[in-house]
Amino acid sequence: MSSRPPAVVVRGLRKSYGSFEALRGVDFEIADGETFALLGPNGAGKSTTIEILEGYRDRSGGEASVLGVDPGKAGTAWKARLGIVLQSGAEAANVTVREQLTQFARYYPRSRDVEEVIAAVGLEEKAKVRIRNLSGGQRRRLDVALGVIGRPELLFLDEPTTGFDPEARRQFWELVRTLKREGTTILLTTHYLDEAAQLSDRAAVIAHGALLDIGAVDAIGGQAARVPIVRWRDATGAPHEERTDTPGALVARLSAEAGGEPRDLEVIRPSLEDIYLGLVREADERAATASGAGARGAASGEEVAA
Ligand SMILES: Nc1ncnc2c1ncn2[C@@H]1O[C@H](COP(=O)(O)OP(=O)(O)OP(=O)(O)O)[C@@H](O)[C@H]1O
Repeated sequence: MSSRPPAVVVRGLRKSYGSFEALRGVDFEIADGETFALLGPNGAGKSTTIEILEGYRDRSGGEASVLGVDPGKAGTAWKARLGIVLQSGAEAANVTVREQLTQFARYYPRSRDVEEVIAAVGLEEKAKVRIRNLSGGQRRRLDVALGVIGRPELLFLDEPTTGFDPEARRQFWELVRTLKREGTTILLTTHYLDEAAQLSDRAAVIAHGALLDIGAVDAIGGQAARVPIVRWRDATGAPHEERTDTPGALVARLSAEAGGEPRDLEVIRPSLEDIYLGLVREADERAATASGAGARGAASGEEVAA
């Protein structure tokens, strides 16, 4: 990470679609050279956030700065410094993979070598194939190739590996690591929590248009959420579960009591996915309670805050 100013600064970001508040005041920063994951369930507000930062969508309130520029007022020179892989890819064109990439490469002053990019996304055998004849996963790889061809300073990856087979996903992770080594700042959204854990330095979890947590990927959810879980069955077959910071000591005690290996013993360290699911579940419960209170308030004729 460098001492250069943050690549992205978002303060109190708001977006309303009519009376629906998709973003309710979101704050985060992405350091220069950092890989940052924006995580959240369907409809949380991830794409809305990304599209505001890309300059594709107006915000309703708050501040945003991307590479030092307000995305709502930025021009084409700024846009050339970004790489964008949208959630829905480009239209299936009648040109070949190589032709499309060659054409896009011309738009950028410092574009990457077309053959190098084709190889990096594993499309060597499809370079001469027309885009409309690619499979869904191959087309997604082309979207990624188009996003990186201009050697962007900041790369937006909105669910980049949807439709990838497991091997393609690993290959994509390597590409991201290479871009990161070269100093590219990356904003990633993904529903694959292992992908976020593998690639990102920091992550934010968003639900119902608000940030639930933000921090290093190995600190999200707080220390308590990371305490290991020990599961086993006793002599009668009854299941037990205990959370402990010292699972080794517990297992030693259980082994001594059982006079051997405890039955069905498991020691589980909560994954980013487990922690994420816990955070989102709590947020859903809070939202349900709030809307229940709202409905009760409305029924009794009380004024209810939006
Ligand atoms: N143009 C629009 N008009 C009205 N509502 C919209 C519009 N675009 C998005 N929304 C709503 O805003 C909310 C946030 O949508 P957004 O696409 O940002 O979610 P997301 O976190 O990217 O979800 P996903 O994981 O499904 O891609 C959703 O409830 C969605 O229905």
